[in-house]
Amino acid sequence: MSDSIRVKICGLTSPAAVEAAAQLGASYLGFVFFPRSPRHLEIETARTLAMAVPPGLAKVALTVDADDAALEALLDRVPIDMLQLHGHESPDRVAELRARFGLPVMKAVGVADEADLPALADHARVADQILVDAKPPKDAALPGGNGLAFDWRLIAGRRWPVPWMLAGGLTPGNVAEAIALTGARQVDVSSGVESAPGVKDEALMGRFIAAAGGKERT
Ligand SMILES: O=C(O)c1ccccc1N[C@@H]1O[C@H](COP(=O)(O)O)[C@@H](O)[C@H]1O
Repeated sequence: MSDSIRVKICGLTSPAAVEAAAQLGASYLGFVFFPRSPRHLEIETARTLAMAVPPGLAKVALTVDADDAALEALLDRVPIDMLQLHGHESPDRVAELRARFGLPVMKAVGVADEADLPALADHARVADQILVDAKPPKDAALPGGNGLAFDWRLIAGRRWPVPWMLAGGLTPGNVAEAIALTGARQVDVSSGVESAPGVKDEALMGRFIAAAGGKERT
């Protein structure tokens, strides 16, 4: 991994947003497949967006407790490089999906307090990457993408045996502090770079990537 921070922009819904995120220097582009989300994509829309992603950038499919049939239908049509599992998938399920679909898997784990930390280690034994996200409140409409941060001090100095990404309530205004505190080398953002739910804002994406110290692409 190079010295620069790798940025994932998640929840892209339009060709313009995909193009902007790629040009601004994102390393991972995320597509959401979760009908309750304002960022949800139908498979054919996702196919069109994914086909427009320049080579070398990772196209990530975010799913929530998806069954094999749904994943097969998605992966048959959309050229995806990595699965992001954002539901209650167990370590066994993560291992099963890696074997079945032959794609790297990033497992999201919600953190609210110390008691949530062992799950990170459990998933780091089987996943290719872990995504350290804020745990959604019980009444949240979505299991992620709520723009909520957790107390980053909980993971300051902690390391896992696989690459990991920090997520949850990151914005152009707080991402530098989050990186400094946690030592993250990869960050993921969705609502913090939107002008409205599901609508990415090019200026905010640019400010986020610059503030994170992400790679500049020419
Ligand atoms: O973005 C969504 O709509 C979403 C839906 C279901 C699960 C996860 C979702 N987003 C992911 O949540 C984190 C944090 O997002 P935010 O920056 O706080 O808005 C991120 O990994 C998104 O990819």
